[in-house]
Amino acid sequence: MDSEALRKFSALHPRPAGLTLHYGTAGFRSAAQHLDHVVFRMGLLAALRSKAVTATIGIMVTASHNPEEDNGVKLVDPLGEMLHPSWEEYATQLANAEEQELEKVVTEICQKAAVNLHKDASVFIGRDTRPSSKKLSQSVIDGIQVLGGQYHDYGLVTTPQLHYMVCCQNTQGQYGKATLEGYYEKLSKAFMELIKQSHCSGEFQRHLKIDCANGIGALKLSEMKPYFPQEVVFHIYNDGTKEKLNHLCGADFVKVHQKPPGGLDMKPNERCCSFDGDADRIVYYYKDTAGHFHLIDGDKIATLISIFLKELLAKVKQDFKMAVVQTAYANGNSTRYLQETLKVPVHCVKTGVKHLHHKAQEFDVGVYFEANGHGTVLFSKAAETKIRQLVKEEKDNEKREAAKMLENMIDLTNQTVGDAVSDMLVIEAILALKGLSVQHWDALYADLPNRLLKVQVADRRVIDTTDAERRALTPPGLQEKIDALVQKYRLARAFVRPSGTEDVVRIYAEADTQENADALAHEVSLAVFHLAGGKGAPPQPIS
Ligand SMILES: CC(=O)N[C@H]1[C@@H](OP(=O)(O)O)O[C@H](CO)[C@@H](O)[C@@H]1O
Ligand SMILES: [Mg+2]
Repeated sequence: MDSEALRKFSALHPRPAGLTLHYGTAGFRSAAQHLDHVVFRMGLLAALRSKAVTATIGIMVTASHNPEEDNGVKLVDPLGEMLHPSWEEYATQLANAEEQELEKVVTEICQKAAVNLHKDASVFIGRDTRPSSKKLSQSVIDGIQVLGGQYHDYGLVTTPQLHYMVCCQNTQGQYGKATLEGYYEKLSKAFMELIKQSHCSGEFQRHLKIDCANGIGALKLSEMKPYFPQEVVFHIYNDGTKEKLNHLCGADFVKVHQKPPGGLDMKPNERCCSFDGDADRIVYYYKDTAGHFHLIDGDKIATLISIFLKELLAKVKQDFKMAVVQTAYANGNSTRYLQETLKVPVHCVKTGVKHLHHKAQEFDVGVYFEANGHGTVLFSKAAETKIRQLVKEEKDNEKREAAKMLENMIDLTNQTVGDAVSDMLVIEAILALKGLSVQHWDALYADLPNRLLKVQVADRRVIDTTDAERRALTPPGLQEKIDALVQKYRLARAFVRPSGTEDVVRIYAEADTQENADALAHEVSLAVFHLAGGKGAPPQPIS
């Protein structure tokens, strides 16, 4: 290690005194002005990780759906997965080390993780459209170079595009070409081939209005347009030319507020969707003729995809194991529909994509979605090989056609992480193939009314949870109180957990009516406030 260079460069990226940050659910996130030292040090860590696993590592500068003033950084592992949990601790140690301790901490990580510093390092970098992202990604480069690493800066890309690049690079192109053209070509080809198999009349509505949250999704969708024929019409709204990133728009805003984004004029029954700020989440929605807003969230996306895949799997007659992975935030009626009507096994895991992804890998076909619209489908290597073989060799027409659709689905879904662009194409293809309108899709089941709240407490770590975060172990008495409150309502469920991305405790409640869901959420938020050290004024009832 070049100690001199490390000292010199870390002095250029000083750590503000007293600032402690943790590598959370989605890497580091904070106000952008607090992050320069963190991204520099994550450049160091990416180089170390690359040396440790002898592969290219990704590093993405983004704070997703957070306000424009925030930023963040996360690392991408060799096959495009999230950074391995065993390294999250190193990330936190490095980010919080005193400047004069930095070399020592790097050396310790090398010892613990058996990193040979003499090895080569290769890092791919991407960033979102935040004003602070360019400078922060320069600091990432400083970190990589201090440890003698090579880098390729992809500049402005969506988070899932960076995951894709890393996977392509480390599979020597088997997953695709590690360029933006490679990504656009792969997705558009799979989409067009799928659509070709549609037996619907040409009448089908290909128009889709897309709210891009004033973020990177708008740029990348525009770049992708030439890859599609003219009949596929994507209308881009909130493209970042007029308004602020994520302000009153985007997938998170639509999901949390259960209302349409600003900046998108919605006519009755028009199919619309929203991406989040780094385009790894998507939700759909429409307004009916009476003017009512209907949200189609990640749970309903998972349901639509599961219906489609289950039919195809039945046709190819292979013994593939399929399952859906959700979190505690999944609407109770989605879980019921999947289990009881569709008869697909459902698993519940902790919040955070890495948990869902990991669980989904256990199946031949693992569909995973968070209710907020982050998700994808994973196919096991064995299933993929078998499907590709059936496409080439199967004599039975129906079986071969079904295998062909599955093959295109494999190529269309981002196998590394949830991807708004790829998910949108998957959904559009399924709707076209099944001749389904957005209303038909919405009518699969009715969501239970629900409410998501947050409460500020002195230290959110006083809440410890179990059973995939559905029950609180501490503070004492909290779970008993929640149980008693839930008892008061029909079809009710509620749970609380500390957020991994914000300094808040999240409260979720659902019940038979919106009034009851709101009342239950409020009562639970009061319990949290009183039993878990609430800060400021007690929560007010929802008006
Ligand atoms: C209720 C909710 O939507 N939580 C989100 C949010 O995590 P929290 O740990 O709840 O802050 O951000 C994560 C990262 O984007 C996402 O994976 C997760 O689903
Ligand atoms: Mg995101």
